Amino acid sequence: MNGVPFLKMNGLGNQIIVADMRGRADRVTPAAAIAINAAPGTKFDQIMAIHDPRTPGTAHYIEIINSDGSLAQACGNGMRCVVQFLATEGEQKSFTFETLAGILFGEEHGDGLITVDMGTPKLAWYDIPLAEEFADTRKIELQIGPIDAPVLHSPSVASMGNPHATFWVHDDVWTYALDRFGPMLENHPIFPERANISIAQVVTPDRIILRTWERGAGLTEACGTAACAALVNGARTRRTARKATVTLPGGDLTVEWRADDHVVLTGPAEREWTGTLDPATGLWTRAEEAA
Ligand SMILES: N[C@@H](CCC[C@H](N)C(=O)O)C(=O)O
Repeated sequence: MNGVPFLKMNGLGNQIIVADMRGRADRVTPAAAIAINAAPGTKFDQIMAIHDPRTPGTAHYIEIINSDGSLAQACGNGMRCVVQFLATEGEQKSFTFETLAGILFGEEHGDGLITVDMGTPKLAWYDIPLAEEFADTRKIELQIGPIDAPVLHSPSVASMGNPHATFWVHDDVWTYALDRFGPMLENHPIFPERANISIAQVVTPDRIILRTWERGAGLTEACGTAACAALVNGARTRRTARKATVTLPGGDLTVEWRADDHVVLTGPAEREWTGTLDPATGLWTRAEEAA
């Protein structure tokens, strides 16, 4: 096997595999991603494949692969894991990356927390994208459940490089069957590129409780870009301030929509175990098993 070293990590329980593809011309194939996820012991939400840079001025190109093999443009928790992975290699603690969403910056602080500048949100219907025109994406016509008593309705939608819908609720987010509604909404025809689906409860203007069904990965313990989209959607609908703590099943993130329009995400990243994988087939070995 022409093995790629990887580190299993998590960002607040969002299960991440960081694969070191530097110096290689090949990629982690969709089939490999599906096989890795199906194997006992390696269930994950995203693979963050670190490649050599494609654009001058950036240090790394990061390819983000969901557990269903699809590509994602952005991944907030995964980017924190990548920053942590690289920061342990030497003295450098801040990095410039390229992803399908554009150029991003990440930095590890002395306290172990990591901040990632996730770029600017896109709010026009065609940028999210939606299948039909909506002049105002703060509240679009979309509902699930009985027509006269919808369970979830009128989400705010935004792109953080990847598409997000934020459904606002007043009661406990755990009372909603997101495992049932998530797949239907992810694949709703209004979202031509599918979407990440979140349920958000604003507790105070500086605290949101959030659960997310991720496009291409399903229910997750945390989704960083969903937290960013919820804060942006909260601020522009006057539900929240421009900075808030977002509480996810896996823990808290701090999100700020700065005056320069950039959305900045801060939180932890945790290392678990290492191994080697074949990027073509997904066959993998844990380091201690190989030794
Ligand atoms: N876990 C991520 C989001 C990953 C990408 C998403 N599933 C998509 O397809 O857009 C995060 O922390 O942002």
